[in-house]
Amino acid sequence: MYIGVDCGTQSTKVVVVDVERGMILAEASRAHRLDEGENGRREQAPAEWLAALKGAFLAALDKASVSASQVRGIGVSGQQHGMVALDGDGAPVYPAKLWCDTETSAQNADLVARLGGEAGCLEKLGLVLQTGYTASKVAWLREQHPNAYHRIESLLLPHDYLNFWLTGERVTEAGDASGTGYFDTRKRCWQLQVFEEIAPELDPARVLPRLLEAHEPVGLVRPAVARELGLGDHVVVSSGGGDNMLGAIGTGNITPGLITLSLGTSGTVCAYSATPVECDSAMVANFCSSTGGWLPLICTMNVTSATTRVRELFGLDLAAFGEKVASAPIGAEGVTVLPFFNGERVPMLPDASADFLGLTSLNTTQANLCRAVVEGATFGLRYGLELLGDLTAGASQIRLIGGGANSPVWRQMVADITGTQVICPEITDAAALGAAIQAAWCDQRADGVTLEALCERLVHLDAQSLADPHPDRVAAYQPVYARYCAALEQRHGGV
Ligand SMILES: Nc1ncnc2c1ncn2[C@@H]1O[C@H](COP(=O)(O)OP(=O)(O)O)[C@@H](O)[C@H]1O
Ligand SMILES: O=C(CO)[C@@H](O)[C@H](O)COP(=O)(O)O
Repeated sequence: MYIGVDCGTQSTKVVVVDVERGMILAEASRAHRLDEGENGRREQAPAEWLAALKGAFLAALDKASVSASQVRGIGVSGQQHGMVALDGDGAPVYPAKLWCDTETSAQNADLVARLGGEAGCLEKLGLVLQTGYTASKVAWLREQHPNAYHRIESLLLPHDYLNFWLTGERVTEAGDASGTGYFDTRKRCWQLQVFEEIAPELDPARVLPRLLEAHEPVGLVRPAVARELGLGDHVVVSSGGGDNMLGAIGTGNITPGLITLSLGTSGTVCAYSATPVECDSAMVANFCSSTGGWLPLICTMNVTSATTRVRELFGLDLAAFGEKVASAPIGAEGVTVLPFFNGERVPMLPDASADFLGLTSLNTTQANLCRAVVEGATFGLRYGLELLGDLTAGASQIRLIGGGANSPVWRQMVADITGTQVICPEITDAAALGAAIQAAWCDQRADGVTLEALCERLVHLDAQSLADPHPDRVAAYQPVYARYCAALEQRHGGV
């Protein structure tokens, strides 16, 4: 048995996977709180991730009727970019600042300028720094909370922190490290000159975690944790990775030709590449994969976070919200939503707020507003898909994951707006599955077991979820998408 853990923004999920029989036995999740404040602050207490991991782990094993002593390995996926700054005792010096925190947009703009603009960033890092990446969070802490900053002994990411709790090791791997903003994504190593620019007082040899290859183990679960979780004394922990990297594994996106699209708190679109990617657009994140390759990606910050805001405003549950969306026509009778409640990364508008446009006395209905926010979030992903350009040109299918993929109306909307066939894996939390697959790969690689074979055995697609683009609807969305782009141009100028 192998366990996959995914620490997302809203919850930590755990899956139990029987690799021999090629079966996902059970899933469970536990929520964590998001601390939202003025100026785009989005923080979380790492202790909540640990509590959620433990609760979801025990619940998933219970559901699967599996004893913890049968577990051979654990893989951990985590929300990318979060700054987990620890002191010498391994305690956070400040709450984790998350990927969706936009409080550090001024520090990000300053860093981009100091590195020589977009061209300088590309030359030094292989990508352009964006608000949300770890780099500007460290610069912000240095400026705003110097006492906490000077106590830093380790700078980890959320998945690194969970691995540290499991094993006592402070390590990371290229996929998640790509999103720090002080990592060279082409050479797959720390970019020490950039790190010095961000944190001149911190010794990189001391505070930056050791880099592992994707297939390497972090170590064994340490005895105190093994006792607490009821595990045996030889449970291996794999390198893990960012949730998008492990979502790619969990959708079988480990060779070129597929697109993984996630409708989670964030929206992401990514495609595997066997070579480092140099993309024209600064908004494309030329990340590494957690399989030894690369995973160019675009990320929008307002997907289910935006749809949930409108759903809750109207007091609707998920089913009623889905019915409202389905009951309104394509284009929501002229209502356009730019859903940038929390600022945005793609398009690059970290300080933006949301707009509801085109409202009249006739079209201002719950159904139109519900539909328009889902359309707006999906148009943002189409905008990102266009930025990926040739990187996704040969892809024939979108593997749709994340909580929003549970909605049939949204699945069809993604197919019609992108003009591409959509299918979901049987498990919408593909990142947790990807983490379990990586754990099995790490444990069984010496016996000749390949990642490809494991994906073939464990990535099951749900035929019921298949959505083909319909030519009439594809055509109907064209003017509505053009209206969205015009609204973007009108409100924010040449983004
Ligand atoms: N049927 C559905 N329709 C729309 N949104 C959904 C549906 N099911 C779940 N969600 C939303 O998915 C989100 C959780 O997705 P998830 O991928 O687990 O997020 P994260 O990994 O960011 O924590 C929640 O906002 C939830 O409301
Ligand atoms: O910042 C990014 C990708 O660059 C986000 O995709 C985070 O990794 C958070 O993911 P979810 O919580 O939405 O799964």
